[in-house]
Amino acid sequence: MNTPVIATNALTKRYGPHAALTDVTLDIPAGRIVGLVGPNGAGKSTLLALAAGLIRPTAGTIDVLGNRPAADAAQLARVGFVAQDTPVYAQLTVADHLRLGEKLNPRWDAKLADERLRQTGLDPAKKAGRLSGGQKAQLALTLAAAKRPDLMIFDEPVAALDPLARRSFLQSLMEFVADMDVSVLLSSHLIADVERVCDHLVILAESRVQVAGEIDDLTAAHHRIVGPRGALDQLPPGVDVVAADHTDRQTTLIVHNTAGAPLDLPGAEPIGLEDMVLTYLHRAEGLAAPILQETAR
Ligand SMILES: Nc1ncnc2c1ncn2[C@@H]1O[C@H](COP(=O)(O)OP(=O)(O)OP(=O)(O)O)[C@@H](O)[C@H]1O
Repeated sequence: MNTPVIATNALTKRYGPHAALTDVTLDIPAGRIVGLVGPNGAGKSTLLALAAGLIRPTAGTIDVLGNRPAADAAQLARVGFVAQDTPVYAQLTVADHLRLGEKLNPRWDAKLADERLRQTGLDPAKKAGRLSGGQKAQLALTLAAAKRPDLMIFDEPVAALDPLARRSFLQSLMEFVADMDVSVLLSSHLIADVERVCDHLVILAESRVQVAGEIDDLTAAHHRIVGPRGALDQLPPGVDVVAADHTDRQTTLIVHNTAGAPLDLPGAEPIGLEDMVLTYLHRAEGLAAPILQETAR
């Protein structure tokens, strides 16, 4: 099955005159853990809420697992959504949450839910309002997974967690994905986490997608090139300049090689994921990326 897990075409969402998402055209393949990164206000939550069917586009289209989001009960059952701050019902116990999940979800996997509770050490009798941030996140992950969805969507699942809780949450997530035939879309500000768990990346800034693709392909295709001023004016076809810095004598470029063939230019060196993400985020804000200046001056 090659149906993309999410396909958007010129997707736009406005709040009054304010564009939260502009002209987003994306195909996200199934079976991946997809990281959505971008600064505050970039439009990440808006994209996730559109995918979950919580809000409707102003223009353009979005298909999730081949259908319009939240089109019917069957579509709702195929998508698990955990909003920012992992909302749970404070007055209900952990066990109440699982009972509720079982009543509301036709594909509920009670065995998986019970097993997860044992693994995470969550006390079934404890009220959710008394759980720590990490425990709430684990409960939310358990509820989303026991739905047995085809796609799990998480809006900044680890933002409030300490490093240990974050690691344990992400470890659980990776185990789920390995065990279940599920795709995951998560937003995060933490590029190191994205690098550890994700295999596909979407960079969003200023309401637009800056770049998207498999992380291995993206990191293999982005380079930093330093050369004498003027020597880099003509680049091979398919090599796009993402950012540039010039001194009197020297030019430094960050390039995206979309040509397919390996980049064969003297002075070209690969850049890591974090530098690549920061370069796009700086570019979107009209700023020079720090990596340009490391040896340029
Ligand atoms: N209900 C709303 N009404 C008006 N403006 C909104 C609404 N929701 C979001 N916005 C605006 O849309 C833009 C995108 O917001 P969004 O929450 O999608 O960003 P984000 O990338 O998730 O940010 P963060 O990382 O801070 O969570 C922001 O400028 C925000 O102020």
